[in-house]
Amino acid sequence: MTLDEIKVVGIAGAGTMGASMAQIFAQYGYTVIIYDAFEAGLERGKHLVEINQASLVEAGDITAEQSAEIKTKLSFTGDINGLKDCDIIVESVLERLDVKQDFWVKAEAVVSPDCILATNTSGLSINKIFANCKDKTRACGMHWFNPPHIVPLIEVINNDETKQEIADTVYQLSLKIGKKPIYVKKDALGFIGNRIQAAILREAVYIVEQGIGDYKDVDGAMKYGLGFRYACLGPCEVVDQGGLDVHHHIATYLWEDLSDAKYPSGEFEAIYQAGNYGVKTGKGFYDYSGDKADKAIEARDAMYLAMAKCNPTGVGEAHGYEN
Ligand SMILES: NC(=O)c1ccc[n+]([C@@H]2O[C@H](COP(=O)([O-])OP(=O)(O)OC[C@H]3O[C@@H](n4cnc5c(N)ncnc54)[C@H](O)[C@@H]3O)[C@@H](O)[C@H]2O)c1
Repeated sequence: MTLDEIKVVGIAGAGTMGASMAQIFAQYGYTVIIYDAFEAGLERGKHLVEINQASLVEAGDITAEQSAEIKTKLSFTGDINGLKDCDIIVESVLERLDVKQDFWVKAEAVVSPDCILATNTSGLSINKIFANCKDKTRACGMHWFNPPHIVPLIEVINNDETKQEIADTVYQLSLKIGKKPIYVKKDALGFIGNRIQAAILREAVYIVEQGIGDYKDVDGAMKYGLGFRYACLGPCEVVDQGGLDVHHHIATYLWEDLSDAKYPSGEFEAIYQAGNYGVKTGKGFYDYSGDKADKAIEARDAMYLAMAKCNPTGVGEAHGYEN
C-alpha cells in the first residue's frame, strides 16, 4: 500500500483520541469510517467530533463550511465488517493488551491483505499487540498525542517484522495530514515521547515529596522555563545551545541525587488510589470541581492552538536536518 493508494481510513475506538484523529483525516480529504464496539462509545465519539469542530471553527482554523464538509466524510459503525474497505486502520481502543490483540485478530480477518494495520497504543509492545496476527509485516505503531487535532507529533514504531516501506508510508501519511512524524527505531515500551514524559513526572512528584517545591512550583518551572524552551528546542538542542561542558558538569553531581523510583509511590500513588484522576473526575493534583474542569480544557486548547500557529518546527535546518 503506497501513500497515493490510501483513500479510506478506518479508526477503531471513537474515544478521546479516535474521534479527534478521524477529523484530521477527513480534513485532508480522506473518507473515514469510525468503528466502536460500544453504542455509548459511538455516541461519545459523535459528541467529541462536534466539540472539536466547534473549537476549530471558533479559533478560525477552519470555516463553518469546511467543518460541514469534514463531517460528511465521517461515518460511524458498530460492526467491525464496516472496516473491510479500509486502506489503513488506526486502532485507538482501550489501552489493554488483550483487548487490542482481540481487536486485531478480528480486524485482520475482515480487511484486504494490503491494508496497513497501525496501533495508537501509548506504549505497549507493538510486537505483543500484533502477536496473533498472520501478517505482521504490514503492522506498526502510529502514536499520536492528545489532543491529536492540535498536537503535531506522531511516532511511527516498527515491530520486529514491519516492512520499512510500510513504516515509510505511515510516516508520509502523517506528513500529508500536517503532522510532524518521527521514527522510533525499535519496539521499546513508551517509545520516545512517553519515556521522556515518565522521567519528568517521576522527578516532579519526587521534588514535591522531598519538600523542594509544591505542584504549582513544579508546573511553573516547566511552563515558564523548561517547557518554554522545549516548545522550540529538544533537550539535545538545548544542551548544545547552553554548552555540553556546563551540562556535563551538572550531570556529574546532580544525576545521582535524582529519583530512580521503579514504581509510583507516595502522594502520587495516594491521589491515584483515592480515585482522583484529574479533570475527568474533578480532582487530581489540583481541584477541578464545578465548571473548573471545562474551563481548564478550554484554556488548554486555546493555548495549544495559539502555540500550533507559531509552528514550532525547531532549528533542525540550522544544523542540517529537517524537522
Ligand atoms: N488519551 C490520551 O492522552 C492518549 C494519548 C495517546 C494515545 N492514547 C491511546 O489511545 C487509545 C485510546 O485512548 P482514549 O484516551 O481515546 O480512550 P477512550 O476511553 O476515550 O476511548 C476508547 C474507545 O475504545 C472503545 N473500545 C473499547 N474496547 C473496544 C473494542 N474491543 N473494539 C472497539 N472499540 C473499543 C471504547 O468504547 C471507547 O470509545 C489507548 O490505547 C490510549 O493509550 C491515549
